[in-house]
Amino acid sequence: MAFSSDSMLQKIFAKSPAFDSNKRVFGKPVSISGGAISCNERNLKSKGRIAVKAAAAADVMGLKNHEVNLDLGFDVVAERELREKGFLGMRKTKLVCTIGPACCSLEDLERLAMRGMNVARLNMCHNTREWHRDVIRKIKKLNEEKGFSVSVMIDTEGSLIHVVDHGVPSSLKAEEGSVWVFTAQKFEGSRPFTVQANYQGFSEGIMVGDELVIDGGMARFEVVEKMGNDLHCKCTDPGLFLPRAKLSFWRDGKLSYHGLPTLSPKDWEDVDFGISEGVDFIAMSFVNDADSVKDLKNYLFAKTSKSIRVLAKIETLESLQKLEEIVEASDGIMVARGDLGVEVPLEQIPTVQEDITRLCRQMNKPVIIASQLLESMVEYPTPTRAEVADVSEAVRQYADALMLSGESAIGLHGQKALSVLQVASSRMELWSREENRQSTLHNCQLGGSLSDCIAEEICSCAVQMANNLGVDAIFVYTKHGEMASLLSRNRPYPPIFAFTSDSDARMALNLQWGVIPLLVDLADDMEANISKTIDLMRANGMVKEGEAVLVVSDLTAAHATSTTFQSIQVKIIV
Ligand SMILES: Nc1ncnc2c1ncn2[C@@H]1O[C@H](COP(=O)(O)OP(=O)(O)OP(=O)(O)O)[C@@H](O)[C@H]1O
Ligand SMILES: CC(=O)C(=O)O
Ligand SMILES: [K+]
Ligand SMILES: [Mg+2]
Repeated sequence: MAFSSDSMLQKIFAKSPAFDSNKRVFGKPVSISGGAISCNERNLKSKGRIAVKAAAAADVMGLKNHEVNLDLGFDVVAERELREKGFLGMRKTKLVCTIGPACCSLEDLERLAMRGMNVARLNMCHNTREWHRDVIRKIKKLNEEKGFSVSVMIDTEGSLIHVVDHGVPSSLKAEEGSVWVFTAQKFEGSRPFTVQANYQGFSEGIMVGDELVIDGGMARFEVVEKMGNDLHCKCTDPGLFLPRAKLSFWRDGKLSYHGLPTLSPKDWEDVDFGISEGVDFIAMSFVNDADSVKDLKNYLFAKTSKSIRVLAKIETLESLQKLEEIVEASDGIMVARGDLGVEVPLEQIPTVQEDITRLCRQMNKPVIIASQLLESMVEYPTPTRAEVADVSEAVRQYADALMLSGESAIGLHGQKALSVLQVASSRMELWSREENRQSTLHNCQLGGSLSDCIAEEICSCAVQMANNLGVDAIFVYTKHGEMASLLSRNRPYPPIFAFTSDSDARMALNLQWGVIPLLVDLADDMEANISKTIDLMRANGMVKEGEAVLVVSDLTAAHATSTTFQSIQVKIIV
């Protein structure tokens, strides 16, 4: 490998009296704060007592095998990963799993958590609220008792027109030239060539001659007759009706909008359910504008003191046209490629995905790439080469998170699919890092686009410093996660350990690229926070002598009366 971080360090610190070329880094700690550089002999004496206390607590809970570390607020999976792979080996891309009948037992959920699931997604389209409640409680139990930190996301059903009944429980073929009745009326038993849609007004405004497209092109029909609210349609392009197949109507090459609200009455009930179960994220399906996102955020703000993050799912043509305002209004985005592919030609999905991913990074919002990542694994134990390439491409684009849908919810190989995401993302992250190091142009120009430009600049500079110095980790002390998020936006080489005392922020940061959130009690005194956490990390063997840590903070210092104390420091562990 042409690059050597040591040689870069030598170049930078060749004149520094603190530099010791025989060691991995330096002999003495260096502190760079507020522009002044000074050698700072911070006393980082071992505090064995704390380590003993943490170990004892884990022991009492019978969690020895999971190496729980209570004082550090570390989750067991991140801790194990750090011990096994070191700082640079820690996976940066976050993993979301849809929970369904194939993975809903306590044991299955624990195995998913152990394999790196950061967020569990519950799709409210399927199953009962009781079923979802049971899953959420199991996840919370695992978090509490086994030291995991898996966030919970509910995904709303949203208003779309889909098939509820086409006479058989599985898929059904429509032959060319066959005529079908589409109705909102429920029918008993078998009525050949009849399809029931979920919404009474599904045919409002539809005219003879319009085109009806099933699942974005799985089959096509022409409306040949309208009788009351029923439509008689002739199949022009044969194909399959899958269960819950989506219906969309087109006229002169343009999509007809049905004008349903983004959140249906049932969705609002699901939102209330999410509030009462204390979920961390609500993913909103079929968002068409920023107002629906703002409405939900305002509702949550009024209804609960918990900060529930709202993710907008981009899965309609309309949402693409108003992308920027939607990203701005939301706390994150999901590229919902499944339904998006119904309204957008499939060949446009890859570029749309890359555009959304780039915009989200620019605007500092986490982005999830979802749907069909490893679809063949629903049935088969290995992915296709094309699927692995798709996953790797999303990682190369620096998406924050990847999501499993049917692969985990109903698939035969959900655990294995998660492992495929985990190894494929680790591999691509390593490759990208090495590529970037050799390229002088790797720092994508993010520009000063955010409202808090001081924090933005501090984080951009901090990441540049961290990369140039080859530090082992970035530590950020953050009130609500903002600085951690800004650091993540710059996609640094080392992992970002985010210390926060806000448990909602901690759970939200689970979705952000490269951030390992830790829940700790933070004091007003920044220096005390830094030394306390570094002492704890060192006492637990997580940082070692000679390792370098870059420290950033957005907390108010004890002595600051009117300004926020924001700083960058470099600490060398002694
Ligand atoms: N809680 C659940 N109970 C039963 N089946 C589920 C559940 N969650 C998901 N599934 C199954 O897994 C499949 C894939 O899940 P996924 O969440 O991608 O749903 P979807 O129906 O494609 O809708 P969406 O567009 O909201 O993602 C679903 O079609 C459904 O069959
Ligand atoms: C995830 C989702 O909703 C979709 O892909 O349509
Ligand atoms: K959904
Ligand atoms: Mg969808």
